[in-house]
Amino acid sequence: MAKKRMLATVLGERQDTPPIWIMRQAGRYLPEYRETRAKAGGFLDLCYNPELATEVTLQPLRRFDLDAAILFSDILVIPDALGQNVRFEVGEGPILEPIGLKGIDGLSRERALEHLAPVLEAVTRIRSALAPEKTLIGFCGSPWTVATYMLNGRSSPDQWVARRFALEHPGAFARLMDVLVETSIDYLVAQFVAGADVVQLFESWALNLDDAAFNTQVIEPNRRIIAGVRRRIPDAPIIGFPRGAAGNLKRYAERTGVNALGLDYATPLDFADSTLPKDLPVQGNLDPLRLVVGGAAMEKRVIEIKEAFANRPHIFNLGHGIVPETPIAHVERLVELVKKG
Ligand SMILES: Cc1c2[nH]c(c1CCC(=O)O)Cc1[nH]c(c(CCC(=O)O)c1C)Cc1[nH]c(c(CCC(=O)O)c1C)Cc1[nH]c(c(C)c1CCC(=O)O)C2
Repeated sequence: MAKKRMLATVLGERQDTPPIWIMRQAGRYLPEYRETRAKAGGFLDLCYNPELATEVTLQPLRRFDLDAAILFSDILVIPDALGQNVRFEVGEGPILEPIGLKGIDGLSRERALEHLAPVLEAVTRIRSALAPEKTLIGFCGSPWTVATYMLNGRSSPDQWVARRFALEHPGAFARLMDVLVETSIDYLVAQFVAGADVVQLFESWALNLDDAAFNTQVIEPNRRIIAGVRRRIPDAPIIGFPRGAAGNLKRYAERTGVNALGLDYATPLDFADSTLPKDLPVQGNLDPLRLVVGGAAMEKRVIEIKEAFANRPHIFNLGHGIVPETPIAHVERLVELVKKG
């Protein structure tokens, strides 16, 4: 059977040239995505439409020689499935009715997987349409990151509302984490059963936390999800992406049980390589702005990243999501450069 280079790398095998995928690779920088999205209606309608979600997942692989497809969905389908409705407004991002103490007690896991059934159907459809050598990545948001949206109702620059809530109401906060941990375990196991090869935990708001808060709000919930998934799927391959973890990165890598670690673009290459265990696979970490600008600003850095991680398993990626302003020609050039020996 054809080898899945990306999956093999997550499992610890170094490749001669790093496999590559791009965070948010299906998105608004692609005209065919914008067209399908307009057909679907709202953004969540696209996420819950198995046929169209499959189509947009596959679009970037038709254009670029990427090693993996990532399920087209969003981290906020979990609060939506728990009964806290989510809306996406153009130019505003996600909007939720902020959850309070009562709301936390009212969350129900009972129908969550049923609500997410169209997403799981998309996973199965994508796997059967995908070439055997391509890895299929499933994902969910990590509990703390999802909780920041549930408590604040939208993106916030410093997660002040959620950080304060966690300190002020530790009991209710722990109950919220429990619901998110258990729902995420069920959801990720179902993604593996439906055909995902690897899953990624998106902890996009791992920044701004002192190390004590990082332990309870980031490390513990991520560790519990990974242990819970592996109780049902032994050796399940899992990537963690704790964006902004900085000085907490090593702790995260050692205590959560991840197979591979996603690095944000602010993580210095020499720091990552010297701090992390020698055989730990890493993923990342080009600044998406360098992909927008292209030319020397991009090319020199791509070589530096490849060289920094040449001696360990490395999956090339951006250090955060691709942005709508990105020229398609720059993505083509990036993939060519990464694949060059
Ligand atoms: C924090 C977060 C969210 N969603 C996600 C994260 C974690 C990663 C990160 O830190 O960026 C994860 C996500 N969101 C999306 C994917 C799809 C898979 C992929 O191609 O990588 C994934 C993996 C699609 C999306 N999710 C969203 C879009 C754009 C919506 C549109 O088409 O209008 C896409 C393609 C919307 C979204 N979804 C979210 C926000 C804050 C926004 C608005 C910002 C924006 O508009 O870019 C929540």
